[in-house]
This record gives sequence, structure tokens and C-alpha cells, in this order.
Amino acid sequence: MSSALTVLYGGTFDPIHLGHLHIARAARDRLQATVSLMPAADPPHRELTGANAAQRLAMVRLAVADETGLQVDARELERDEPSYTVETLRQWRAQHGKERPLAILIGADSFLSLPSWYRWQELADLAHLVIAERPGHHTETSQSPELRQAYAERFTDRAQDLSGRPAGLALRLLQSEMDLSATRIRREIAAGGPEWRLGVKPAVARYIEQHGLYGCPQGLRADIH
Ligand SMILES: Nc1ncnc2c1ncn2[C@@H]1O[C@H](COP(=O)(O)OP(=O)(O)OP(=O)(O)O)[C@@H](O)[C@H]1O
Ligand SMILES: O=C(O)c1ccc[n+]([C@@H]2O[C@H](COP(=O)([O-])O)[C@@H](O)[C@H]2O)c1
Repeated sequence: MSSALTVLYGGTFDPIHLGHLHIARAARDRLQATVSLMPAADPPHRELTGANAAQRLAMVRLAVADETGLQVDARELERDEPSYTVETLRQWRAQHGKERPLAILIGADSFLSLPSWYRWQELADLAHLVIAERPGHHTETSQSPELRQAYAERFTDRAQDLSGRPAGLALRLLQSEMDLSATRIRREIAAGGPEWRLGVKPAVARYIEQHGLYGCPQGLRADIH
């Protein structure tokens, strides 16, 4: 018997951009499931963020406000420790039980870095992986031997398989790829040009301007949207 699949999409979202929304919508449509965007309060493997956790959460809320089937999960801001995914998934399991199907959505670069994650070998017992292709990252050819060994037998092409078991499968999300990163947007904002606005939703652009994030002159052109 299958039951509704939960999809958690964790990220630093510094800031949330159209590439994030593109893969969240693609996962929603392919899996026929609501996708919960989950900002990392204290993202592992990053020393500093440009915006603080509350600001990144606020931008994620603005970005999904008018999106069908996308919502926000703020659970990682309630923990006062690094936002290790394995801990988040354990907490989710403690709340929802061992049987409910759960998947995490990650980009190809995150998948390839999985062996550097805290207690990564335990992730497959807790959730499925849904892996979005990303320009410049080749999930078929670039896996380390340990990652290949851990996941080779787990891949399925059938999205419905993920609803039939609680965890342990991997699915490639073959959406059209969008070459966009938060690093590029932060860099473009700091450089002072206007093009960064094309990479984020207007409400997020307004928030960045109003709060003077990433070196954006505060209040500048806040009226143009
Ligand atoms: N354009 C994209 N296509 C596919 N996956 C993406 C894309 N942008 C981000 N992701 C994935 O979304 C998750 C969260 O991404 P994150 O918030 O780190 O954004 P980012 O653009 O990679 O940020 P940064 O440039 O600061 O590293 C990661 O798993 C990442 O692989
Ligand atoms: O658990 C870990 O060790 C771990 C290491 C790196 C990244 N993650 C998670 O992966 C997601 C994407 O991370 P990032 O840094 O690419 O935004 C986010 O939810 C992070 O908390 C998790």
C-alpha cells in the first residue's frame, strides 16, 4: 500500500533564486507531491552566509507565497546546532514514524558531495533522494567510488516507487537545467548592476533592496516592481 510522499528541499537559499524554484516545481510535478523548502539555519560546510537565517527564511516565504504545491518548513531554525540533514530527518521520523515515505530534493552538486556529509551512510535509511541535474555537474560520471557503491542499486526511473516505501531509493529529476547560482546573484548585486533581478522573484528583489543585503544599496529602486 502506498501513502502520500513528503518532499523536503533543504538549502542555504542565500538568496532563493529561480533555479531553486525551477527544481522545486519540477519535483512537485514529477512526484505529485507538495514540496517543502527548508532553509538551513546553520548550513554545514559553510563558514558564513550573506544574509542571516531569519532573512533567508523571510525570502523563501516571499518566493513561495504565490506558488501552488510549494511551502516552507522552518524546522531547522528551531535547532541551535549545525543543520545536519541526518538530524533533521531523524527528527522528522520521530514525529511521523518509520513507515511514511519521505524524500529529500538535492541538486547534482549536493549529491556528488554526499560522502562529505555528516553520517551520510545513514541517510538512505531515513529518506529517498531526488536528484536534480545541474549544469556542470555530471551525476552519471562523477560519483566517487563510495557514493557509487552506496547508491548504484537504489536508482529507479519510476516516481511512483517512492510512495511505496519509506526510504532508500534514488530518482533522477530530468528537468530542463537552469544555470543559476546564489553565488552569481550575490556577486552581481555587489557589482552594482541590475541583472541580478532577473534571477529572483520581484518580492525577493524588493526584500534584498529594503534590507540592503549582499551590498545592495538600501532602498534603491524599490519602487520599480
Ligand atoms: N540551478 C540549480 N539547478 C539545480 N539544483 C540547484 C540549482 N541551484 C541550487 N540547486 C540545489 O539546491 C540546493 C540548495 O542550493 P543552495 O541554496 O546552496 O544554492 P546555490 O545556488 O548552490 O548557492 P551557492 O551559490 O551559494 O552555493 C542544493 O542541493 C543545490 O544543489
Ligand atoms: O548534513 C550535512 O552534513 C550536510 C552537508 C552539506 C549540506 N547539507 C544540506 O544540504 C542542503 C543544501 O546545502 P547547500 O549548502 O548547498 O545549500 C541543505 O539542506 C544543507 O543543510 C547537509
